[in-house]
Amino acid sequence: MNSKVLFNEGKNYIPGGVSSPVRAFKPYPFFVKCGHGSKIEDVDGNKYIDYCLAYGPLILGHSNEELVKSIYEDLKLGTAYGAPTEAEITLAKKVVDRVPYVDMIRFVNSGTEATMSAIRLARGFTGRNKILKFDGGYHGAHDYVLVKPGSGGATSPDSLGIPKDTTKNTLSVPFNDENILEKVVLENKDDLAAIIVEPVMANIGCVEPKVGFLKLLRALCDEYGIILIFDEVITGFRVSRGCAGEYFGVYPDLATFGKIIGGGFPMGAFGGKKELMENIAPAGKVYQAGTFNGNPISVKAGIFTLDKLDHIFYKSLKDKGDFIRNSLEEFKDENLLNIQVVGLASMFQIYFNDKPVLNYELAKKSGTDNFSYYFNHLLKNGIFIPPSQFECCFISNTHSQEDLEKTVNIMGDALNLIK
Ligand SMILES: Cc1ncc(COP(=O)(O)O)c(C=O)c1O
Ligand SMILES: NCC(=O)CCC(=O)O
Repeated sequence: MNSKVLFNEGKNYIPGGVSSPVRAFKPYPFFVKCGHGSKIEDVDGNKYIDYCLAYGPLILGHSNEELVKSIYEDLKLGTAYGAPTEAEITLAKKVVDRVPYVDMIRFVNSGTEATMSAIRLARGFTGRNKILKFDGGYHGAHDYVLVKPGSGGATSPDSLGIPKDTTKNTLSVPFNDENILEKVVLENKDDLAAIIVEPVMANIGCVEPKVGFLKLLRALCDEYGIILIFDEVITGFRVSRGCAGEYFGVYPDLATFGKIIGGGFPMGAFGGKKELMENIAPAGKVYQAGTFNGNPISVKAGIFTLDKLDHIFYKSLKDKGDFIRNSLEEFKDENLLNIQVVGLASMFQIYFNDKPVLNYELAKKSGTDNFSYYFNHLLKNGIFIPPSQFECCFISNTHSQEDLEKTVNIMGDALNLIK
């Protein structure tokens, strides 16, 4: 069956025909047959160079041969036990070793569970109720954080089914705006348990913090006894070996992880200072549990993946990111285009905007019609990026120079047609 037929069939059994709203695009999404290295192939026989990479986890590309072989051996030993394994300790140690602000870690199943649990821990530890997030920050699909969310929430905000009582304790302010931030923190300091932030706002495209912004967060949290949570579900093991806190030189109290830490299998995690983490059950009184927590297959894939990520790996990935960003910048200058090329390390995006994009409001003012045209032109020519302006593109170590050159040429064609 081809993608069109599958989509029409799927819609009868699966709401919208997809298992997550971000996967739907018009007229219908392609259905995947397989992925190898930098390429993903659909059931219609098309092959795409993939910059979605499952929304970030696949830093080693699709179906890394060595990983698949070793997981195949692991599968023979069982897929879940409901009892601890040595591999969990091995992975925990690897994270603690790499990430300077993580002393202890709990493995869960998704980024959503990670942020939900980290917020509970911050509330349990401080005895306070409120949390502060940033407009366009996406921290998963649970009730507390679906307030002005980015990602799919940017196009369908205000989900039904969330009681106002649940979100009355969630404050949201613009990213990169020191004045509003300080004002809101001051007004709420006595009941503010946590500030949760994506150190790079990767669910509104890709917006970096202004110099000093994360430091200000750290200082405010220190002054008023607020827990600083970096949501590193995207930036964790993506921007550097020691994650975004190391990259920017600002350490949070807690960090949440997902995507790369599971090596392409479902996993999330949260970790941080020992004095905080020791409050997690059964060591402490903040409850957190899960049938598949620390799943042996995800944990083994995580270990395999982290073992590949040394400084040379990140340097090579950054070079690939620089190639794409620099080529697009040159193209922009030569053709006098009104676009913004953004990103860092192996993350990139463009905005159809003549002004720098510092926050969600400005991201929303970018030309989303142009973005749709750009996405479709790329897709028609064998390049797959996430189908929304409010997502980020990712590069793996399997993206070859040939892939990158082909990509920037096709991107250039699309931009010229839009001009
Ligand atoms: C920054 C961030 N936090 C949390 C999540 C939620 O992770 P998951 O989709 O694994 O629940 C995402 C997912 O995209 C994310 O980008
Ligand atoms: N940046 C948003 C996501 O990665 C979400 C993926 C999904 O729900 O499929």
